[in-house]
Amino acid sequence: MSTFKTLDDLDPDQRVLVRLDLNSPVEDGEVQDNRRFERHAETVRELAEAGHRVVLMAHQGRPGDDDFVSLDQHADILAEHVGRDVSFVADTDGDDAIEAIESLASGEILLLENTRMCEDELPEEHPDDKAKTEFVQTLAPLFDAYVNDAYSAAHRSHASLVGFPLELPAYAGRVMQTEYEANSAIATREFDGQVTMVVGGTKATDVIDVMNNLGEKVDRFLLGGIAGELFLRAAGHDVGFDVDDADLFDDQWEENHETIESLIEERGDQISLAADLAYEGPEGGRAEVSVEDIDEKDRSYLDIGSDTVAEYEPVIHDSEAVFVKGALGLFEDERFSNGTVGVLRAIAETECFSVVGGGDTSRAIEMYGLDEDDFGHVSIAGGAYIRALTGASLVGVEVLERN
Ligand SMILES: Nc1ncnc2c1ncn2[C@@H]1O[C@H](COP(=O)(O)OP(=O)(O)OP(=O)(O)O)[C@@H](O)[C@H]1O
Ligand SMILES: O=C(O)[C@H](O)COP(=O)(O)O
Repeated sequence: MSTFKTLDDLDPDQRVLVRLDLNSPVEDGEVQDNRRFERHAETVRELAEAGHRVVLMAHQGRPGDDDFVSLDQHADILAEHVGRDVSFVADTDGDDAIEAIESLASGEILLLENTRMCEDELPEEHPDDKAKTEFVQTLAPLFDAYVNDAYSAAHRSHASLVGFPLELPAYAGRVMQTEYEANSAIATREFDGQVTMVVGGTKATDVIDVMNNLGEKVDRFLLGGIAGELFLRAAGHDVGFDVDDADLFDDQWEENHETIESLIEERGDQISLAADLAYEGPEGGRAEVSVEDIDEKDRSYLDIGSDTVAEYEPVIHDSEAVFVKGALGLFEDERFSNGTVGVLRAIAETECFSVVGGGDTSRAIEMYGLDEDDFGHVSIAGGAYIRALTGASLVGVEVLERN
């Protein structure tokens, strides 16, 4: 269990500085609404309704990238979810920001500019050094309390995440609390029955690391996606190679093949690999082939096949807990959604404890009309979820606990 303070411990009528994670996809300059807004809105609404003065910080993108943009659109999207006005100031810690903070009334909400536009924010340094930056030293005296709700950014030792909690009484927001508890469950909880982990997606290196760390905690790994193909390659099949323009496999193979080979050797009986795969057939439809019949490295496979889905479903139905990291196929294309959706549907039908993680993978839930309430927890974290699964600590959480 966590040992940080929560909103339940906050004194009334506070000037609160709150760190959210509103980092979102940006398409043609337009910020896309997503689960992060909806989730953080609950924390923000609770604080505003309680009559606190609420000042929000968040980041968007990384300097130099196309999605490194201002947070002005984020303020509007968040306001829709909170059901209250969210004003925005295009400044992080200068005079405009200070004036806007000081003129805030009880129950009002203000969003500051992208924290990564402040030069003190980014270099990853020790929390004690981040606390000494001008950014933190300028803003902290304007507040009574700091709330960190940005679980999904808590693996970053950035000023807005680790500096302020050393200067102000610090509390976990509702998203921080919920994410922390659910995502740490695999490392901290004992389950009576079978624990299953569904492993897929494109970042094979990350998930292979998780498998390597969780072998004792997980009874069955069900594989798909890029990681699944790399395991099939290690088992001697002609899949998991870059063909056409793909660059998903060969580099990750170089980096991971020794770990994959030792995992197959040591934990082969815990690991289920696809028996068949799907690809784009000559007429443009979905075609399937048994893995045993593949004898040429000549095409890209985009989903696990129907026989594999039929093998994976009963494993899920028999599980006490299921953790998902990564999609089993290119589910954004309906032709290749069967694997991911089949497995998610099986989880939704089962009374197990479940966590679905990964920003991309969890999008399949609404895309295919599944009900989020049928899952134990749908995480809004990417890198932080991976770290939590391996039992690694998150610096943003450590600092909250230290406070
Ligand atoms: N065989 C495949 N070929 C191409 N893409 C695939 C394949 N299998 C899965 N994917 C892609 O994997 C993606 C999801 O996994 P990914 O590792 O990118 O992230 P995630 O864990 O969901 O999210 P995050 O980005 O937050 O870590 C999906 O967008 C899906 O299209
Ligand atoms: O979107 C995320 O996963 C977090 O906001 C962290 O973003 P970063 O990887 O750019 O630090």
